[in-house]
Amino acid sequence: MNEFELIERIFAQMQAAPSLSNTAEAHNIEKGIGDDAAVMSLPAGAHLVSCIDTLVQGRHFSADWNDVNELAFQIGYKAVAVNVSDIAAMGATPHSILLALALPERLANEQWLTEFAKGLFHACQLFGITLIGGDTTRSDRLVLSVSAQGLLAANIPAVYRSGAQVGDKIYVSGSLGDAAYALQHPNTAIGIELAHRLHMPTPRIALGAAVATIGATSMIDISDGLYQDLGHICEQSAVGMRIHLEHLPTSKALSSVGLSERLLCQLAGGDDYELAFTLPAHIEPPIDNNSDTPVTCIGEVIAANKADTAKNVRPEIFYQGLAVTPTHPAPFPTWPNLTGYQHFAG
Ligand SMILES: Nc1ncnc2c1ncn2[C@@H]1O[C@H](COP(=O)(O)OP(=O)(O)O)[C@@H](O)[C@H]1O
Ligand SMILES: Cc1ncc(C[n+]2csc(CCOP(=O)(O)OP(=O)(O)O)c2C)c(N)n1
Ligand SMILES: [Mg+2]
Repeated sequence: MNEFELIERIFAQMQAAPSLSNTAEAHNIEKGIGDDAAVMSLPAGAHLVSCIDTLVQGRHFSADWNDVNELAFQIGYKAVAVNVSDIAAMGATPHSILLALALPERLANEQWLTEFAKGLFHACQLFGITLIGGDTTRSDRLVLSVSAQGLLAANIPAVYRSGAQVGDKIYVSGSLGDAAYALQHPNTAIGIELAHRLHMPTPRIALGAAVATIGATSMIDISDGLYQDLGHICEQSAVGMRIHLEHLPTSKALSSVGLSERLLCQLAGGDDYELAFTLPAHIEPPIDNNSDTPVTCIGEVIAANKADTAKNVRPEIFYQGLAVTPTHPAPFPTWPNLTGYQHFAG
């Protein structure tokens, strides 16, 4: 059996699980895997929301072959989760994915592919989506591109990065900085405790849909770091922001890390896959005490500083009521680089 037959067999087996085939049926997928392209019918008036993200060995996960072997399940899961997070950040409900797999020969074996497929289909099941097709090529390193489709009901507007208004309050879901800390300290007790936040992020699907329904003015998912990603909302909405560092939501595990290092992970670490959104001050955020998705107000939208050009607007940050600036960097010992993750930096 060659690699392609192996992949086909493993994927077909997993796809046949009753819960996944039920989802495919519920999603009106007329043709999934097996033809030149997939075909689905959409509910009347629904909006189709599409995105794509690529994970590259050595950039989005460890280059080390031992790690890639050990993390097969998590890599499959995360490739789906990061795309679902983008769909959630529009306020849409995820529907289906396509997978382009550039596969090194050494991973084209039953054991690795089975674990990888288990992670991928686990995510599909958890997020209620169907794999409707893909493409497989041979490659020197593992590269995964997943494109996702989501749906928005006819009467629900998608939430863009461009709608934040002066006076809105800024919220984030969950806690920040956990994944970055786990990446930087993989062998410490705290890093090990937080490893699941790096390898298996939780896209906030229900929250994204809920805030779209109640009138969020802007939203983004935090992949590159809070500071950079809120900067995208500032740029596209032509506003400024004030962020209060003492309000950044912090997990119990991360709260024992020194303040300066913790805040750096939270502002500029990335890999959080939490949602950041803005709501007019009179709209209460969906805080559900029974849910495991806390929502925290971290600041407010202000007028853009006239001196900033549209491309360099970044949030202003405050600590205990005082502006944190290069000349008064407290609580940082010196003014830190808050840029966040950039593929072509340096
Ligand atoms: N190679 C590309 N071709 C076309 N559009 C792109 C490309 N790379 C990024 N984009 C678009 O630029 C925008 C920002 O992309 P990105 O920073 O990757 O967003 P995100 O963090 O949500 O994945 C998105 O609308 C994305 O579709
Ligand atoms: C081995 C390794 N190095 C670095 C990182 C950190 N990291 C890599 S990409 C990235 C940002 C998110 O990826 P990107 O491709 O920018 O996603 P997008 O913003 O397009 O959703 C981060 C924080 C990591 N997760 N693993
Ligand atoms: Mg992207």
